[in-house]
Amino acid sequence: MSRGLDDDDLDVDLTDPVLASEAELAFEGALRPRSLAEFVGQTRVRGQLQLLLTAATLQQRTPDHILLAGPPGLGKTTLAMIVAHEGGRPLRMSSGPAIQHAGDLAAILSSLVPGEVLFIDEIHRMARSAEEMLYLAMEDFRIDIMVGKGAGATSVPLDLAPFTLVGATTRSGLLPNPLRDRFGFTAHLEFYDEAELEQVLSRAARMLGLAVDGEALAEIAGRCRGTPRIANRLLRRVRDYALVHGRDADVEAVRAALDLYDVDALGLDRLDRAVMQTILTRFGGGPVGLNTLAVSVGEESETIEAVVEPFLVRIGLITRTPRGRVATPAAWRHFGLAERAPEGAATLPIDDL
Ligand SMILES: Nc1ncnc2c1ncn2[C@@H]1O[C@H](COP(=O)(O)OP(=O)(O)OP(=O)(O)O)[C@@H](O)[C@H]1O
Repeated sequence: MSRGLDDDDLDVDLTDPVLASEAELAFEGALRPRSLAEFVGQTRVRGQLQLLLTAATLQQRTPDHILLAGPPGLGKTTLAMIVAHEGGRPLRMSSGPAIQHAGDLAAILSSLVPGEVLFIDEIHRMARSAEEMLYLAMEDFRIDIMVGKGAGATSVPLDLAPFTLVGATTRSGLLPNPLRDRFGFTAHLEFYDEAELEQVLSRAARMLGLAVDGEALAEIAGRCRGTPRIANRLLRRVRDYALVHGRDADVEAVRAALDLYDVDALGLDRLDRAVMQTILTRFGGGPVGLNTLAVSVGEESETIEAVVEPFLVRIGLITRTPRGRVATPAAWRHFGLAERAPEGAATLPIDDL
């Protein structure tokens, strides 16, 4: 879900969980945990994955297909790499948007080697025809290839090497049931709590050779949207700040650096703030429907639903009601506004939930 922004552009939202530039990707690659033991947090998912991988090793078979669901930047790609690495298996990486025809998928599947892990990011964005091909491939390690056209077309079965599919999605609700049912295990990744983020940060600081005290780590952990990707990115900016100003990366430096980049005390990014301001000031606190909200802030409803909303709900700034999104008293307080009764909101079209 990259928006293709440049990380070195000062105008960029550091707290955008889907932002990824070349520099960012290289940095992320270096910091990625290589084993489940190194992977911080998500204790339940880690335990479940460990069991699944160990059982497969004991039975000398490929692990079941795995679906990783959750907002961007929480470690789905990292976990896919770990699944391959822990089992000593090769990894092939692709993504839903890159698979726009069944032929694209057939080319990948037919070239897999036995035991290979196939990672498909944003699997919900794959073409429908490819999705259907995947059903048979996942179940029977076989695909049917159509040869010829029109009345003379015939389907030729092709056996595949056994493989493990790891699918990642920010929107598991968009996956058709037949596809979802073919995964042996679905992991729902949650936002990280502050203690876990401090662990992610202190590991990254160690790897960067940066001395950061506990208070400074806690300050960054509180402002990174519960997301390791953002934690690491903020840490990098704090390192820059300390370097340029020739000072320690202490809590004062963290505050100054993050204020400079407009990262507020809750870590809200520009889009989060735009959504909140819209609900609060334009719709009197709500309720407001998803599509109306998306149009008002000029963003796709998919991004609002998969990226913005889960975090705002999690930190208690909005609630979802049957009539739409509603700002909580904490939201009014955070934005320094006096809570008021919804004006006219009830007469607005509630487009969907
Ligand atoms: N549990 C973790 N412990 C330590 N670092 C982590 C953890 N999870 C993620 N990270 C770090 O956060 C960065 C982003 O993780 P990753 O690319 O796996 O997220 P993602 O969920 O696949 O995101 P997207 O859906 O946008 O591709 C990586 O650099 C990784 O080092």
